[in-house]
Amino acid sequence: MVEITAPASSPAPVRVALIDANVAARAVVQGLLQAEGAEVHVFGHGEEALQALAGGLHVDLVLVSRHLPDMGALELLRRLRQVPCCAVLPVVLITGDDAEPLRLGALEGGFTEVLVRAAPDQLAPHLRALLRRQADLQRARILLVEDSPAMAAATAEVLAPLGMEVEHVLQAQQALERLEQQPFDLVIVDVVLPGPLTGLGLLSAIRSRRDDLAELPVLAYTGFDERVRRVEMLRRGANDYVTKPIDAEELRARVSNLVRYWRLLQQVRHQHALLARQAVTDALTGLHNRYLLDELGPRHVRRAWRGGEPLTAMMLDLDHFKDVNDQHGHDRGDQVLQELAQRLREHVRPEDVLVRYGGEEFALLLPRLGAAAAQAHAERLRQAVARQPLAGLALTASIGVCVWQPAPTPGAAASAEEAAAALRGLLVCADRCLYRAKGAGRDRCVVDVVQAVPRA
Ligand SMILES: Nc1nc2c(ncn2[C@@H]2O[C@H](COP(=O)(O)OP(=O)(O)OP(=O)(O)O)[C@@H](O)[C@H]2O)c(=O)[nH]1
Repeated sequence: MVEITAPASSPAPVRVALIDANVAARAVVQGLLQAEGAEVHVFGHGEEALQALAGGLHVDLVLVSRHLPDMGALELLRRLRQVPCCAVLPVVLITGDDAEPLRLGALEGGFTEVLVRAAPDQLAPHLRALLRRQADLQRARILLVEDSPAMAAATAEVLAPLGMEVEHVLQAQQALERLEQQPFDLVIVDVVLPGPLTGLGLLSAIRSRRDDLAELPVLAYTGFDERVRRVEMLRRGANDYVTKPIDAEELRARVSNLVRYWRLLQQVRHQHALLARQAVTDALTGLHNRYLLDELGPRHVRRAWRGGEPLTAMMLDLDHFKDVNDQHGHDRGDQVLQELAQRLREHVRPEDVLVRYGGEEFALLLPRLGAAAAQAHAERLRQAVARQPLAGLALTASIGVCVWQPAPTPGAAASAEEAAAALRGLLVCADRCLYRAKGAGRDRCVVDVVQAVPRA
Protein backbone atom coordinates (compact mmCIF):
# COMPACT_ATOMS: atom_id res chain seq x y z
CA MET A 1 0.00 0.00 0.00
CA VAL A 2 1.26 3.46 -0.86
CA GLU A 3 -0.40 6.50 0.57
CA ILE A 4 0.56 10.02 -0.21
CA THR A 5 -0.24 12.83 2.14
CA ALA A 6 0.42 16.01 0.24
CA PRO A 7 0.12 19.50 1.65
CA ALA A 8 -3.57 20.33 1.50
CA SER A 9 -3.65 23.03 -1.16
CA SER A 10 -0.98 25.48 -2.23
CA PRO A 11 2.27 25.23 -0.26
CA ALA A 12 1.99 26.70 3.22
CA PRO A 13 3.37 30.25 3.45
CA VAL A 14 6.78 30.69 5.05
CA ARG A 15 6.19 31.98 8.58
CA VAL A 16 8.58 34.68 9.68
CA ALA A 17 9.18 36.29 13.07
CA LEU A 18 10.42 39.82 12.40
CA ILE A 19 12.03 41.37 15.47
CA ASP A 20 12.85 45.02 14.98
CA ALA A 21 12.20 48.10 17.14
CA ASN A 22 12.38 50.59 14.30
CA VAL A 23 8.76 50.91 13.20
CA ALA A 24 9.42 52.48 9.80
CA ALA A 25 12.24 50.09 8.82
CA ARG A 26 10.25 47.13 10.08
CA ALA A 27 7.23 48.12 7.99
CA VAL A 28 9.37 48.07 4.83
CA VAL A 29 10.67 44.56 5.50
CA GLN A 30 7.26 43.35 6.55
CA GLY A 31 5.74 44.71 3.34
CA LEU A 32 8.39 43.05 1.19
CA LEU A 33 7.96 39.71 2.96
CA GLN A 34 4.21 39.82 2.67
CA ALA A 35 4.47 40.72 -0.99
CA GLU A 36 6.35 37.41 -1.39
CA GLY A 37 3.52 35.55 0.33
CA ALA A 38 5.16 35.16 3.76
CA GLU A 39 3.17 35.18 7.02
CA VAL A 40 4.88 37.77 9.20
CA HIS A 41 4.75 38.07 13.01
CA VAL A 42 6.14 41.39 14.14
CA PHE A 43 7.87 42.14 17.47
CA GLY A 44 9.44 45.32 18.77
CA HIS A 45 11.34 43.71 21.66
CA GLY A 46 13.44 40.56 21.98
CA GLU A 47 11.71 39.50 25.18
CA GLU A 48 8.29 39.75 23.56
CA ALA A 49 9.40 37.50 20.68
CA LEU A 50 11.02 34.97 23.01
CA GLN A 51 7.83 34.67 25.00
CA ALA A 52 5.66 34.16 21.93
CA LEU A 53 8.01 31.52 20.47
CA ALA A 54 8.40 29.69 23.76
CA GLY A 55 4.62 29.84 24.12
CA GLY A 56 4.00 27.86 20.94
CA LEU A 57 4.15 30.31 18.03
CA HIS A 58 5.48 28.36 15.03
CA VAL A 59 7.72 30.13 12.57
CA ASP A 60 10.10 28.89 9.89
CA LEU A 61 12.49 31.80 9.93
CA VAL A 62 13.52 34.58 12.33
CA LEU A 63 14.73 37.99 11.17
CA VAL A 64 16.44 40.06 13.85
CA SER A 65 17.47 43.69 13.71
CA ARG A 66 20.84 44.53 15.24
CA HIS A 67 19.49 47.18 17.59
CA LEU A 68 16.81 46.14 20.04
CA PRO A 69 15.82 48.14 23.11
CA ASP A 70 16.07 45.27 25.59
CA MET A 71 18.98 43.11 24.43
CA GLY A 72 21.72 42.77 21.83
CA ALA A 73 21.11 40.66 18.73
CA LEU A 74 23.69 38.06 19.79
CA GLU A 75 22.10 37.75 23.21
CA LEU A 76 18.70 37.26 21.56
CA LEU A 77 20.16 34.61 19.26
CA ARG A 78 21.67 32.74 22.21
CA ARG A 79 18.35 32.74 24.01
CA LEU A 80 16.40 31.79 20.90
CA ARG A 81 18.57 28.70 20.52
CA GLN A 82 17.44 27.59 23.96
CA VAL A 83 13.77 27.63 22.92
CA PRO A 84 13.15 24.08 21.63
CA CYS A 85 11.34 25.09 18.45
CA CYS A 86 14.10 27.58 17.55
CA ALA A 87 17.12 25.38 18.17
CA VAL A 88 17.64 24.77 14.45
CA LEU A 89 15.67 27.60 12.86
CA PRO A 90 17.47 29.91 10.48
CA VAL A 91 18.02 33.20 12.28
CA VAL A 92 19.01 36.06 10.01
CA LEU A 93 20.49 39.36 11.15
CA ILE A 94 19.30 42.51 9.38
CA THR A 95 21.64 45.43 9.67
CA GLY A 96 22.19 48.77 8.00
CA ASP A 97 25.94 48.38 8.42
CA ASP A 98 27.62 46.14 5.88
CA ALA A 99 31.10 46.36 7.40
CA GLU A 100 33.00 43.10 6.92
CA PRO A 101 33.99 42.63 10.60
CA LEU A 102 30.36 42.99 11.66
CA ARG A 103 29.22 40.38 9.14
CA LEU A 104 31.96 37.98 10.17
CA GLY A 105 31.22 38.53 13.84
CA ALA A 106 27.53 37.79 13.27
CA LEU A 107 28.21 34.62 11.28
CA GLU A 108 30.76 33.43 13.81
CA GLY A 109 28.25 34.21 16.52
CA GLY A 110 25.82 31.76 14.95
CA PHE A 111 23.55 33.83 12.71
CA THR A 112 22.56 31.88 9.63
CA GLU A 113 22.92 34.87 7.35
CA VAL A 114 23.40 38.61 7.41
CA LEU A 115 21.12 40.79 5.30
CA VAL A 116 22.12 44.37 4.67
CA ARG A 117 19.27 46.78 5.01
CA ALA A 118 19.16 48.56 1.70
CA ALA A 119 16.69 50.40 -0.48
CA PRO A 120 13.56 48.24 -0.87
CA ASP A 121 14.30 47.34 -4.49
CA GLN A 122 17.74 46.05 -3.46
CA LEU A 123 16.54 44.26 -0.37
CA ALA A 124 13.62 42.56 -2.12
CA PRO A 125 15.66 40.02 -4.17
CA HIS A 126 17.59 38.97 -1.04
CA LEU A 127 14.42 38.42 0.93
CA ARG A 128 12.90 36.54 -2.00
CA ALA A 129 15.93 34.23 -2.16
CA LEU A 130 15.78 33.71 1.59
CA LEU A 131 12.12 32.76 1.43
CA ARG A 132 12.71 30.48 -1.55
CA ARG A 133 15.40 28.58 0.31
CA GLN A 134 13.04 28.21 3.22
CA ALA A 135 10.17 27.16 0.97
CA ASP A 136 12.44 24.49 -0.55
CA LEU A 137 12.71 22.95 2.88
CA GLN A 138 8.96 22.94 3.01
CA ARG A 139 8.68 20.93 -0.18
CA ALA A 140 10.75 18.13 1.29
CA ARG A 141 9.61 14.60 0.45
CA ILE A 142 9.67 12.13 3.30
CA LEU A 143 9.38 8.36 2.94
CA LEU A 144 7.79 6.89 6.04
CA VAL A 145 8.18 3.16 6.60
CA GLU A 146 5.78 2.27 9.37
CA ASP A 147 3.45 -0.66 9.92
CA SER A 148 1.06 1.18 12.22
CA PRO A 149 -1.48 3.25 10.24
CA ALA A 150 -2.19 5.32 13.36
CA MET A 151 1.51 6.28 13.71
CA ALA A 152 1.68 7.06 10.02
CA ALA A 153 -1.34 9.33 10.24
CA ALA A 154 0.05 11.07 13.32
CA THR A 155 3.40 11.65 11.57
CA ALA A 156 1.75 13.07 8.47
CA GLU A 157 -0.30 15.36 10.65
CA VAL A 158 2.76 16.68 12.45
CA LEU A 159 4.80 17.25 9.29
CA ALA A 160 2.07 18.54 6.98
CA PRO A 161 2.04 22.04 8.54
CA LEU A 162 5.70 22.34 7.54
CA GLY A 163 4.56 21.81 3.96
CA MET A 164 6.38 18.48 3.79
CA GLU A 165 5.04 15.67 1.67
CA VAL A 166 4.89 12.35 3.48
CA GLU A 167 4.64 9.10 1.55
CA HIS A 168 3.77 6.09 3.64
CA VAL A 169 4.68 2.46 2.95
CA LEU A 170 4.13 -0.48 5.27
CA GLN A 171 7.20 -2.58 4.57
CA ALA A 172 10.92 -2.07 4.09
CA GLN A 173 10.95 -3.86 0.75
CA GLN A 174 8.38 -1.37 -0.61
CA ALA A 175 10.56 1.47 0.65
CA LEU A 176 13.54 0.17 -1.32
CA GLU A 177 11.42 0.07 -4.45
CA ARG A 178 10.16 3.63 -3.92
CA LEU A 179 13.70 4.89 -3.34
CA GLU A 180 14.61 3.52 -6.76
CA GLN A 181 11.72 5.35 -8.39
CA GLN A 182 11.58 8.74 -6.68
CA PRO A 183 13.91 11.21 -5.01
CA PHE A 184 13.30 11.61 -1.28
CA ASP A 185 14.90 13.94 1.24
CA LEU A 186 14.53 11.73 4.29
CA VAL A 187 13.50 8.22 5.30
CA ILE A 188 11.72 7.72 8.60
CA VAL A 189 11.73 4.07 9.53
CA ASP A 190 10.24 2.14 12.41
CA VAL A 191 12.91 -0.22 13.76
CA VAL A 192 10.37 -3.01 14.19
CA LEU A 193 8.71 -3.90 10.92
CA PRO A 194 6.87 -6.95 9.68
CA GLY A 195 8.14 -8.79 6.61
CA PRO A 196 11.49 -10.26 5.63
CA LEU A 197 13.37 -6.94 5.79
CA THR A 198 13.48 -5.19 9.16
CA GLY A 199 14.16 -1.51 9.82
CA LEU A 200 17.81 -2.42 10.44
CA GLY A 201 17.89 -4.31 7.15
CA LEU A 202 16.52 -1.31 5.28
CA LEU A 203 19.12 0.93 6.87
CA SER A 204 21.93 -1.44 5.90
CA ALA A 205 20.58 -1.66 2.34
CA ILE A 206 20.62 2.16 2.07
CA ARG A 207 24.06 2.58 3.61
CA SER A 208 25.65 -0.08 1.43
CA ARG A 209 24.61 1.58 -1.82
CA ARG A 210 27.30 2.88 -4.10
CA ASP A 211 25.47 6.04 -5.18
CA ASP A 212 24.46 9.27 -3.46
CA LEU A 213 21.52 7.54 -1.80
CA ALA A 214 23.96 5.91 0.61
CA GLU A 215 24.06 9.24 2.47
CA LEU A 216 20.29 9.80 2.52
CA PRO A 217 19.33 10.84 6.05
CA VAL A 218 17.45 8.23 8.03
CA LEU A 219 15.47 8.93 11.18
CA ALA A 220 14.51 5.89 13.27
CA TYR A 221 11.28 5.51 15.19
CA THR A 222 11.94 3.47 18.30
CA GLY A 223 9.97 2.51 21.34
CA PHE A 224 11.04 3.97 24.67
CA ASP A 225 12.18 0.53 25.86
CA GLU A 226 14.06 -0.38 22.66
CA ARG A 227 17.43 0.87 23.78
CA VAL A 228 19.44 -1.94 22.21
CA ARG A 229 17.73 -1.58 18.84
CA ARG A 230 18.13 2.20 19.00
CA VAL A 231 21.86 1.93 19.56
CA GLU A 232 22.13 -0.65 16.80
CA MET A 233 20.30 1.69 14.39
CA LEU A 234 22.71 4.50 15.20
CA ARG A 235 25.69 2.18 14.83
CA ARG A 236 24.48 1.10 11.43
CA GLY A 237 24.16 4.67 10.26
CA ALA A 238 20.81 6.13 11.33
CA ASN A 239 21.31 9.89 11.63
CA ASP A 240 18.90 10.39 14.48
CA TYR A 241 15.97 8.79 16.30
CA VAL A 242 12.68 9.74 17.90
CA THR A 243 11.07 7.64 20.60
CA LYS A 244 7.40 6.79 20.50
CA PRO A 245 4.98 8.25 21.40
CA ILE A 246 6.30 11.06 19.26
CA ASP A 247 6.57 14.61 20.48
CA ALA A 248 5.34 16.81 17.62
CA GLU A 249 7.77 19.67 18.18
CA GLU A 250 10.73 17.36 18.59
CA LEU A 251 9.84 15.46 15.44
CA ARG A 252 9.52 18.69 13.43
CA ALA A 253 12.85 19.96 14.71
CA ARG A 254 14.70 16.70 14.01
CA VAL A 255 13.13 16.26 10.58
CA SER A 256 13.90 19.87 9.58
CA ASN A 257 17.45 19.42 10.77
CA LEU A 258 17.98 16.30 8.70
CA VAL A 259 16.34 17.73 5.59
CA ARG A 260 18.54 20.82 5.85
CA TYR A 261 21.59 18.62 6.23
CA TRP A 262 20.60 16.64 3.12
CA ARG A 263 19.92 19.79 1.07
CA LEU A 264 23.24 21.22 2.14
CA LEU A 265 25.01 18.01 1.23
CA GLN A 266 23.40 18.07 -2.19
CA GLN A 267 24.41 21.68 -2.68
CA VAL A 268 27.98 20.87 -1.73
CA ARG A 269 27.98 17.87 -4.07
CA HIS A 270 26.61 19.97 -6.88
CA GLN A 271 29.25 22.64 -6.34
CA HIS A 272 31.94 20.01 -6.04
CA ALA A 273 30.89 18.40 -9.33
CA LEU A 274 30.80 21.82 -10.96
CA LEU A 275 34.27 22.67 -9.72
CA ALA A 276 35.61 19.28 -10.71
CA ARG A 277 34.20 19.77 -14.20
CA GLN A 278 35.59 23.28 -14.43
CA ALA A 279 38.97 22.07 -13.27
CA VAL A 280 39.27 19.68 -16.23
CA THR A 281 37.47 21.80 -18.82
CA ASP A 282 39.01 24.32 -21.14
CA ALA A 283 36.78 27.39 -21.07
CA LEU A 284 37.44 28.47 -24.67
CA THR A 285 36.81 25.23 -26.53
CA GLY A 286 34.77 23.23 -24.02
CA LEU A 287 37.23 20.37 -24.49
CA HIS A 288 38.90 18.80 -21.50
CA ASN A 289 42.25 20.24 -20.54
CA ARG A 290 45.50 18.41 -19.90
CA TYR A 291 44.55 17.60 -16.31
CA LEU A 292 42.04 15.10 -17.60
CA LEU A 293 44.84 13.47 -19.56
CA ASP A 294 46.85 13.17 -16.34
CA GLU A 295 43.84 11.58 -14.72
CA LEU A 296 42.70 9.15 -17.41
CA GLY A 297 46.02 8.55 -19.20
CA PRO A 298 47.63 6.27 -16.59
CA ARG A 299 44.63 3.92 -16.73
CA HIS A 300 45.09 3.50 -20.47
CA VAL A 301 48.82 2.99 -19.96
CA ARG A 302 48.21 0.24 -17.41
CA ARG A 303 45.77 -1.53 -19.67
CA ALA A 304 48.23 -1.42 -22.58
CA TRP A 305 51.05 -2.58 -20.32
CA ARG A 306 49.06 -5.51 -19.01
CA GLY A 307 47.47 -6.66 -22.23
CA GLY A 308 50.22 -5.80 -24.69
CA GLU A 309 47.74 -3.60 -26.58
CA PRO A 310 49.00 -0.63 -28.57
CA LEU A 311 48.47 2.87 -27.21
CA THR A 312 48.96 5.94 -29.37
CA ALA A 313 49.57 9.55 -28.38
CA MET A 314 49.16 12.38 -30.89
CA MET A 315 50.12 16.03 -30.63
CA LEU A 316 48.38 18.28 -33.14
CA ASP A 317 49.48 21.87 -33.55
CA LEU A 318 48.16 24.50 -35.95
CA ASP A 319 50.75 25.86 -38.35
CA HIS A 320 51.67 29.54 -38.22
CA PHE A 321 48.87 30.24 -35.80
CA LYS A 322 50.68 33.32 -34.53
CA ASP A 323 50.05 34.89 -37.95
CA VAL A 324 46.30 34.40 -37.48
CA ASN A 325 46.39 36.41 -34.29
CA ASP A 326 48.71 39.02 -35.73
CA GLN A 327 46.79 39.50 -38.96
CA HIS A 328 43.18 38.89 -37.92
CA GLY A 329 43.12 39.58 -34.21
CA HIS A 330 42.95 37.42 -31.11
CA ASP A 331 39.17 36.98 -31.26
CA ARG A 332 39.40 35.44 -34.71
CA GLY A 333 42.19 33.21 -33.37
CA ASP A 334 39.86 32.09 -30.59
CA GLN A 335 37.19 31.31 -33.14
CA VAL A 336 39.67 29.19 -35.10
CA LEU A 337 40.47 27.19 -31.97
CA GLN A 338 36.79 26.66 -31.21
CA GLU A 339 36.06 25.40 -34.72
CA LEU A 340 39.13 23.21 -34.69
CA ALA A 341 38.02 21.66 -31.39
CA GLN A 342 34.64 20.88 -32.91
CA ARG A 343 36.22 19.29 -35.94
CA LEU A 344 38.50 17.14 -33.82
CA ARG A 345 35.56 16.07 -31.66
CA GLU A 346 33.94 14.61 -34.74
CA HIS A 347 36.93 12.33 -35.22
CA VAL A 348 37.27 10.70 -31.82
CA ARG A 349 35.82 7.44 -30.58
CA PRO A 350 34.20 7.26 -27.14
CA GLU A 351 37.27 5.57 -25.67
CA ASP A 352 39.69 8.20 -27.01
CA VAL A 353 40.89 11.07 -24.85
CA LEU A 354 41.02 14.45 -26.61
CA VAL A 355 42.27 17.50 -24.74
CA ARG A 356 43.42 21.01 -25.44
CA TYR A 357 46.96 20.62 -24.26
CA GLY A 358 47.73 24.33 -24.27
CA GLY A 359 47.65 27.27 -26.70
CA GLU A 360 47.02 25.93 -30.18
CA GLU A 361 48.20 22.43 -29.30
CA PHE A 362 45.80 19.48 -28.90
CA ALA A 363 46.66 16.03 -27.55
CA LEU A 364 44.95 12.72 -28.20
CA LEU A 365 45.34 9.38 -26.52
CA LEU A 366 44.00 6.52 -28.60
CA PRO A 367 43.90 2.99 -27.21
CA ARG A 368 44.13 -0.15 -29.34
CA LEU A 369 45.25 1.45 -32.60
CA GLY A 370 48.08 -0.41 -34.33
CA ALA A 371 50.81 1.55 -36.12
CA ALA A 372 49.13 1.48 -39.55
CA ALA A 373 45.71 2.43 -38.17
CA ALA A 374 47.24 5.21 -36.08
CA GLN A 375 49.06 6.63 -39.09
CA ALA A 376 45.86 6.52 -41.18
CA HIS A 377 43.91 8.21 -38.40
CA ALA A 378 46.47 11.00 -38.03
CA GLU A 379 46.34 11.56 -41.77
CA ARG A 380 42.54 11.84 -41.59
CA LEU A 381 42.86 14.46 -38.85
CA ARG A 382 45.43 16.42 -40.86
CA GLN A 383 43.12 16.41 -43.87
CA ALA A 384 40.12 17.36 -41.73
CA VAL A 385 41.98 20.56 -40.79
CA ALA A 386 43.33 21.37 -44.25
CA ARG A 387 40.23 20.45 -46.24
CA GLN A 388 37.95 23.26 -45.03
CA PRO A 389 38.74 26.73 -43.68
CA LEU A 390 38.58 27.35 -39.95
CA ALA A 391 36.74 30.56 -39.08
CA GLY A 392 37.03 31.42 -42.75
CA LEU A 393 40.82 30.96 -42.87
CA ALA A 394 42.70 28.28 -44.81
CA LEU A 395 44.98 26.65 -42.24
CA THR A 396 46.98 23.49 -41.80
CA ALA A 397 48.15 21.44 -38.85
CA SER A 398 51.19 19.32 -38.09
CA ILE A 399 50.81 16.10 -36.12
CA GLY A 400 53.33 14.09 -34.11
CA VAL A 401 52.33 10.48 -33.50
CA CYS A 402 53.89 8.03 -31.07
CA VAL A 403 52.62 4.46 -31.18
CA TRP A 404 53.59 2.34 -28.20
CA GLN A 405 53.37 -1.33 -29.10
CA PRO A 406 54.33 -3.05 -25.84
CA ALA A 407 55.32 -6.69 -25.71
CA PRO A 408 52.50 -8.52 -23.89
CA THR A 409 53.32 -9.01 -20.22
CA PRO A 410 50.21 -10.70 -18.80
CA GLY A 411 49.84 -10.26 -15.10
CA ALA A 412 52.38 -7.41 -15.04
CA ALA A 413 50.97 -4.42 -13.18
CA ALA A 414 52.46 -0.97 -13.50
CA SER A 415 52.54 1.15 -10.35
CA ALA A 416 50.87 4.58 -10.43
CA GLU A 417 54.30 6.24 -10.76
CA GLU A 418 55.39 3.93 -13.56
CA ALA A 419 52.14 4.50 -15.44
CA ALA A 420 52.40 8.29 -15.04
CA ALA A 421 56.05 8.22 -16.20
CA ALA A 422 55.18 6.09 -19.24
CA LEU A 423 52.39 8.50 -20.15
CA ARG A 424 54.80 11.43 -19.93
CA GLY A 425 57.27 9.48 -22.10
CA LEU A 426 54.61 8.77 -24.70
CA LEU A 427 53.60 12.45 -24.89
CA VAL A 428 57.22 13.61 -25.11
CA CYS A 429 57.79 11.10 -27.91
CA ALA A 430 54.71 12.47 -29.78
CA ASP A 431 55.93 16.01 -29.18
CA ARG A 432 59.33 15.17 -30.67
CA CYS A 433 57.55 13.83 -33.76
CA LEU A 434 55.52 17.05 -33.95
CA TYR A 435 58.74 19.05 -33.84
CA ARG A 436 60.09 16.94 -36.71
CA ALA A 437 56.87 17.50 -38.70
CA LYS A 438 57.25 21.26 -38.23
CA GLY A 439 60.91 21.09 -39.24
CA ALA A 440 60.08 19.07 -42.35
CA GLY A 441 57.79 21.80 -43.70
CA ARG A 442 54.52 21.49 -41.62
CA ASP A 443 51.10 20.19 -42.78
CA ARG A 444 52.25 16.62 -42.25
CA CYS A 445 52.26 13.71 -39.81
CA VAL A 446 55.41 12.13 -38.42
CA VAL A 447 55.02 8.72 -36.79
CA ASP A 448 57.32 6.90 -34.40
CA VAL A 449 56.70 3.34 -33.17
CA VAL A 450 58.27 2.22 -29.90
CA GLN A 451 58.22 -1.11 -28.10
CA ALA A 452 60.03 -0.33 -24.88
CA VAL A 453 58.16 1.59 -22.20
CA PRO A 454 58.38 5.23 -23.35
CA ARG A 455 60.64 7.44 -21.23
CA ALA A 456 60.54 11.22 -21.09
N1 LIG B 1 43.72 33.52 -30.13
C1 LIG B 1 44.41 32.74 -29.30
N2 LIG B 1 45.72 32.59 -29.48
C2 LIG B 1 46.42 31.78 -28.67
C3 LIG B 1 45.79 31.12 -27.61
N3 LIG B 1 46.74 30.39 -26.94
C4 LIG B 1 47.92 30.60 -27.59
N4 LIG B 1 47.73 31.44 -28.65
C5 LIG B 1 48.69 31.95 -29.60
O1 LIG B 1 49.20 30.89 -30.37
C6 LIG B 1 50.40 31.35 -30.97
C7 LIG B 1 51.41 30.25 -31.05
O2 LIG B 1 52.47 30.73 -31.75
P1 LIG B 1 53.80 29.91 -32.00
O3 LIG B 1 54.04 29.01 -30.84
O4 LIG B 1 54.84 30.90 -32.38
O5 LIG B 1 53.46 28.95 -33.15
P2 LIG B 1 52.89 29.17 -34.61
O6 LIG B 1 52.76 30.60 -35.02
O7 LIG B 1 51.63 28.36 -34.70
O8 LIG B 1 54.01 28.52 -35.48
P3 LIG B 1 54.31 27.01 -35.71
O9 LIG B 1 53.70 26.22 -34.60
O10 LIG B 1 55.81 26.91 -35.71
O11 LIG B 1 53.72 26.66 -37.02
C8 LIG B 1 50.87 32.54 -30.15
O12 LIG B 1 50.68 33.72 -30.90
C9 LIG B 1 49.90 32.55 -28.96
O13 LIG B 1 49.62 33.85 -28.51
C10 LIG B 1 44.41 31.33 -27.41
O14 LIG B 1 43.78 30.79 -26.50
N5 LIG B 1 43.75 32.13 -28.27
